[in-house]
Amino acid sequence: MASLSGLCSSSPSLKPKAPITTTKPLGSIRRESVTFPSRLSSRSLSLVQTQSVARDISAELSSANDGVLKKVQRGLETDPRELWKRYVDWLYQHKELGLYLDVSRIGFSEDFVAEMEPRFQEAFKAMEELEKGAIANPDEGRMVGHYWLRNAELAPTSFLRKQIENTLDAVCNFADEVISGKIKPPTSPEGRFTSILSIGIGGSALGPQFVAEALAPDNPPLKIRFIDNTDPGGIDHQIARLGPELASTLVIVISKSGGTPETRNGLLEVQKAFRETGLDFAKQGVAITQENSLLDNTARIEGWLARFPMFDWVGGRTSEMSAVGLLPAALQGIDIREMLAGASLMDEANRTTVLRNNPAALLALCWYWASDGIGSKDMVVLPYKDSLLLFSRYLQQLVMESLGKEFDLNGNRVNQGLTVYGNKGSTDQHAYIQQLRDGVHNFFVTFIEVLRDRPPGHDWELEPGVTCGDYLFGMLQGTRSALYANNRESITVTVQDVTPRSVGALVSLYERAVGIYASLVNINAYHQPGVEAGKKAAGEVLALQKRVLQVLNEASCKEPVEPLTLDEVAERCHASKDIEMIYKIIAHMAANDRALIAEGSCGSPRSIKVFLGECNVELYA
Ligand SMILES: O=P(O)(O)OC[C@H]1O[C@H](O)[C@H](O)[C@@H](O)[C@@H]1O
Repeated sequence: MASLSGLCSSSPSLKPKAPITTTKPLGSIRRESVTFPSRLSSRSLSLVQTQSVARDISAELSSANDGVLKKVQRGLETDPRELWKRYVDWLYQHKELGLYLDVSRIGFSEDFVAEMEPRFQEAFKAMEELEKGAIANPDEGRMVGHYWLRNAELAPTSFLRKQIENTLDAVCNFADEVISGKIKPPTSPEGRFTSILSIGIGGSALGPQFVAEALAPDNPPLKIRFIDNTDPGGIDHQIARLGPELASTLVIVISKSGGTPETRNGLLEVQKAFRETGLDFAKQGVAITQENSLLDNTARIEGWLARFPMFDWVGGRTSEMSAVGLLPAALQGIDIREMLAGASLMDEANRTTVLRNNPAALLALCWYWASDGIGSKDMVVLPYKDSLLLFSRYLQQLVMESLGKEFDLNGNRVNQGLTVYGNKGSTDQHAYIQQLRDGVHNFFVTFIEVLRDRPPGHDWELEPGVTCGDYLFGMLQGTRSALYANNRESITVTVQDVTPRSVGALVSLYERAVGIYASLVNINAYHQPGVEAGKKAAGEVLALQKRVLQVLNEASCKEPVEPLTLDEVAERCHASKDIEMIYKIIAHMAANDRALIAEGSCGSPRSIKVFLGECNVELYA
């Protein structure tokens, strides 16, 4: 049986060779303490006025930081020679990965770095303890082990090591056997699986979606589609686009908790489609979830094709290197061992306690400086590469669900966070870069630069000496310069090409930067209490809907029909304070033919005639 070449072959161990890193790749320019003359544009207020305004702002910020490091006054270097020195002095290069990190366009001072040094050392220590198996998620009493997924030997026990290794082997073997046709659907003209339908949401979707967009070949062994919401229209659309191919579709249901409503609804809708097509879902269903979760037990009892474990010490937003990300990727012909190797090499690089040589720490330093350690500026993520389009959506969850917290670890209300948005360049230059360049200064940019434009030998000059890729390169550099010229800061992460290895490295880089930054601002990056609040409120709406339906049905079945006012419905639901929600519930039902709204005096909330099935109930305030 042909196995995927290289995909899951017994490649060398994932243990990284010591990567060669240097912060001084371009000659031995002596590092000088770079000063930042506060040069201000001639258009601004007079220097005196501006400085006093800046002092006020600075004072405000430092008081807002409540004892957090005193913010030094900000001024960006503009002298090209000095900027070049800064670029060289601070450039981080991971030679083996071919990944560079340029932080020279973030205006932190040497003093600032020196003041932050002790806190970085604490953060490095906390990260070391985390990797050794400390309870780094104290609110949930859990370890945080996503780094162990790419180097199982780091896991604190042999049991965990075996779990990680066995799961990776199981993923590889299963993917090989599906692609080779050894595992196939019961009834399909092609005699093999041709598609994947992934059902999951949040961390059970965003990583697989990002990686599919970034790395899936043009003609993958299995094409992937996603149902990542409980929108019936979206579900219908995906099922309709599959059409008869449903018979050769592998349905992967991903949910760490095994109980997320949106995912469960997607599963039930797809199982209905299978029933209506006369297909046996169990023969084409795969579950990726925690052992003994509701989903795991369902899959086991119903005899689904396969089940893969998720571990409680891997969070949804850091699960791309677990079966959650690895199985969909492997089924698309993506070399997952290369993805793991890239992440492992970047992990290793981020274990140094020398700030300047630690790319994740450099990112955290920039985030802290640029957003004053309180999220005062948003992070605009701009990959200048179509295939990295979903990187910012992936980072939205990784960064904002980790850092967006109400309380710090000491119980102080901090309302922390770092807002992430962006799509891709140069496309976004034709959407919102105008505001970034000239408008409200509430952001810093992270450019993701990919040096390789096309595979070797495929380039083409659309004008003498110029290719499409040159334009893309020029647009990135031009935007970076234009923003900086107007005092807008930016970071540039450069990779040679979009490969499993570089994608793995990017995932690792940002996972670690979030962890280090969380230490700097003293919050738990690994729980998500705010999400529970939303889930609970949704449950309450559905419970109220059931009560409303019951009241309306009772009223509509009386002879003659008993007209009720909205207040009376609310009263009978014992929910008088929820009258607005009751109106919305009825309006939603009516809009979906589960109740017909015949125009009352004006169809306003004050006079609604609701037909429930054959009866009608006149509701008016
Ligand atoms: O994987 P599941 O348990 O279905 O959870 C899916 C998502 O649900 C919530 O939104 C959590 O905040 C996310 O971190 C998680 O990724």
